This record gives sequence, C-alpha cells and structure tokens, in this order.
Amino acid sequence: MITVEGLRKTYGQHEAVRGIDLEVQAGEIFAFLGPNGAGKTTTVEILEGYRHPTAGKVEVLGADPARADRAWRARIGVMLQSWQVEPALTVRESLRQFAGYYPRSLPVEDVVRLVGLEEQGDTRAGRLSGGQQRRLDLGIALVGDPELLFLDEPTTGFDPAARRVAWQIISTLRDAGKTVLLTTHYLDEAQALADRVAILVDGRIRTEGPPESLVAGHATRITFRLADSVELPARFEPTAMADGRVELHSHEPLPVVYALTAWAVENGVDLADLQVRRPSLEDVYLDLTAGTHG
Ligand SMILES: Nc1ncnc2c1ncn2[C@@H]1O[C@H](COP(=O)(O)OP(=O)(O)OP(=O)(O)O)[C@@H](O)[C@H]1O
Repeated sequence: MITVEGLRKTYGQHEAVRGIDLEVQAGEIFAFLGPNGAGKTTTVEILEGYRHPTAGKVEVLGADPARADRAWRARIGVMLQSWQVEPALTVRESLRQFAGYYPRSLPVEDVVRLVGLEEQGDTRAGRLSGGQQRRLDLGIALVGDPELLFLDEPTTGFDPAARRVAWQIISTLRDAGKTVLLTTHYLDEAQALADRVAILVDGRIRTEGPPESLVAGHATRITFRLADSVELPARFEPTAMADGRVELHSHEPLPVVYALTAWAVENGVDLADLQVRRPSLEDVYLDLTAGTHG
C-alpha cells in the first residue's frame, strides 16, 4: 500500500527527513510518533503528494504521489493539521462540497452521525468549537469512502469523550478494511489503535514495530516513595530519584522486589505507593527521545 525507501527532505540548510525506509500493508493502522519538528508532517505530506522529496523513492497505491492523478487522489482521504474548510459553510454544506470531489462518496447524513455532529449539522464551520472543527475535518477525510486515510493529529483538541468516539471511528475503519496512517502525540492513542508504530527522532526512524513488541524489550518499572531521612542502599541502582520518589528498572523484577521488601521490613522502612508495572509505550518513547526537544 505504501513503500518508502531512503526518503530525504531538506528545507534550505535544514535536513528535516534524513533517510526513512517504511512499508505499510493494506488494512494496517500505522502511527507516526515523535517530538515536535521530528519530520512526521513532512513525511506524511510527501506521501499525500503535497510536498516533494529531496531524495528517495515513494510509492503509494502503486503510484508516485508527486505525479498522481485525480483517480489516485479519489482513493485517499486526508485530515490535515490545519483548518481546511470555508468558515461560512455549514457542516452539511462543507461535507457535501467535499463529497462532490469523489466518485463514490458516503451519504452526508451518515458522516454527520459518524463524527457525532448531528446537533451542529446546520452550524457554520467558523462557529464550531476547536474539537468540533476537528470532527468535521475527520468527516471530510471520510466522506469520499477512501481506501487509504492520512490522519494528522486527528484528536488534538478533543475532550476525553470525543477522543474515545474518534478511536471507535478509527477502529471501525480498520474493521472495514481501510488502511490508516496517523500521527499523534498521544501515546495511549497509538497503543490503543495502531498495529505498528514508528518513533521518529530528528528525521530518522529510531524504532518501529507493534506497540507490544516495542514495549517487550524494556524493563519493568518499580516505583515507591521514601521518607527524606531514609537512604536507599546503592545496590538497588535507582534510575531516578526526586522529591522522595524512587524508580528502579529491572528485566527481572521478582528478585528485586523480594530484596527491596526484605530490606524495608528489616529496617522498618515504609515503601509508600509501591508499584510494579510493565513499561508502557510512553516509557519507551520517553527513553528514546530523552534529550531531544521539539
Ligand atoms: N515549509 C517549510 N519550510 C522550512 N522548514 C520547514 C517547513 N516545514 C517544516 N519545516 C521544518 O522541518 C522540520 C520538521 O517539521 P515537521 O512539521 O515535519 O515536524 P513534525 O514532526 O510534524 O512536528 P509537529 O509534531 O510539531 O507537528 C522542523 O524543523 C520544521 O521547522
């Protein structure tokens, strides 16, 4: 569905994308993660045909997006980061306008319902709240019933309930056999939705794979709080200590927890809020992006 080899993009002196290789299969939900400025939008907009690569090979739905025709464009749906609708048009009018660009669009009323804008159907787009505008953007990406969807930060500005609704919609797309490439800053979103994720740092893919497999190689987190007067023996090798909070990382947590609790009981020390938890995608992300800032 998508093949990328050796993709590079330079803006003036700045190399924003520094050699990306990527394959996305039909029916997959693939998520790009990475700090601000990592090159996610640049890469996605090259795949959409809106920007041209400096070097490398890109194939999307069997064609080079930079040279693609209307028939190719009708097979993709795009949700951009920036606002793409006429503010004077109502929700229904906007969807009808975009539906007109596609040969076999979905009924506008179905899309209004799907994105939960029934009550705003006759509201002008310019009067929608930020989250409602994003829902309309999502509707616009869906209205042409495309095979491949590009969703750039689809739930930014959504309240928690609206995010769950959007996740439900994206899962429905997966069930319908669509392919989705999304970018997000929400790690829980990527963990909940994506079959595979790629973490981009400084224009390169630092790691890539199913969320569970990225997490699998990372250490279990053991966290607790200690009173100021108590000193933890150095043999526990704490990874982080601040404000009385201590974090230990271990690939074999059982003996560590055993030794730690034995030490605490012997010395009458309280391990307040003791938690042992598997690493999350967020932990992996923070480990990989430590020291970079957007
Ligand atoms: N049109 C442009 N001209 C010059 N530089 C650009 C242009 N677009 C992006 N850049 C630069 O390229 C780098 C990558 O930007 P990009 O928008 O792809 O990052 P991103 O990962 O999508 O970030 P964010 O999470 O903030 O959306 C940044 O340093 C950005 O300043």
